[in-house]
Amino acid sequence: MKLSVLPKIELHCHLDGSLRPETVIDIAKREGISIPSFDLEEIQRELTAPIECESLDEYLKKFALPNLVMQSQENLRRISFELLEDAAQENVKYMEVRFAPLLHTKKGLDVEVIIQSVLDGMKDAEDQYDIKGNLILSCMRTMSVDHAFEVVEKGKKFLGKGVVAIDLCASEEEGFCRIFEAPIRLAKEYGYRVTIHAGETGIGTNVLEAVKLLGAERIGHGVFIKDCDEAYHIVKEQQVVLEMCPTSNVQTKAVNNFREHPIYNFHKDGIKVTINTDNRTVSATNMLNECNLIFNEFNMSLEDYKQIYLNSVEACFAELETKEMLKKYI
Ligand SMILES: O=c1[nH]cnc2c1ncn2[C@H]1C[C@H](O)[C@@H](CO)O1
Ligand SMILES: [Zn+2]
Repeated sequence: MKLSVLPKIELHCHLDGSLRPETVIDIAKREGISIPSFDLEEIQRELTAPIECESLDEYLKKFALPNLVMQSQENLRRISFELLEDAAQENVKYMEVRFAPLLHTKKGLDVEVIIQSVLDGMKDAEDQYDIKGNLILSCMRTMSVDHAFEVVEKGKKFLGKGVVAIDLCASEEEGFCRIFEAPIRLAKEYGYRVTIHAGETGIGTNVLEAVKLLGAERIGHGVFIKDCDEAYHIVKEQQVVLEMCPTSNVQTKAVNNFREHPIYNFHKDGIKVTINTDNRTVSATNMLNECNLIFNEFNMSLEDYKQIYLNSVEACFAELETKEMLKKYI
């Protein structure tokens, strides 16, 4: 099966994990930002987490470098444009980009300006390529609940204008959902859709709580429902969609290798899975690579591909018109 020609949808991709190394070097040179090297291979290595990473926390260290060049309107716009440009080359027709606006205030940018800059970059790419994008605002679990409220409030005016959902990300502790119940509830009231990173580091109960306490419609990763019957059951019964990211899951040691990835068993058991990159640069991957890895590993068919593509269509936070358009591609 030639996956490269098939239409693709990506629902889980972090902006700050998906920068072109060339762009990091170019911005750093022009703005006099100190980075470890100006050598392309060296920077590529600095931006990419090793496949034999120790843990999610080690993986997350790779986000410090890109953050240095993501502190101006112009750079945020450029980086967002380039991400959609790269995705369009892989036949990605629709993409939900996520990022944490509060990470980009280090040089004094206003949170609304930060969000608008990313939306502008995505729009630039939409005008030029056959791709459509929406934006998910991530709240860092390492920051306070007040910070999560700030993201929800400041992002509110962009609902219906490119921002579609709220997310919780970063290091995963047991029971984090209970801490962030209030801001996520408010986000829902405002009209944000909800996707939550959970079950990425061995704690299946976090998925259960993300669904029950936070009303998550989608789960980022969700690998560890495999070890938690209650979480597995609720995800299956309520058709909560899993945004799975195979390479990232191997890197963070959620699974030991691709063969052990539960995506195929979940899919065969009727759980709604989707395939995503998580981070194109930090995981040194793209949509074609993730699809190839999984389809080769599990000998999956075109029918499987269509089902997973349609899962992404159903689960995406786009308007009906976009969903109809996406269905026509397959
Ligand atoms: O896979 C992930 N799990 C939890 N947090 C993540 C993952 N990939 C990226 N992040 C964090 C690091 C980024 O700085 C932040 C916002 O995109 O999201
Ligand atoms: Zn993620």
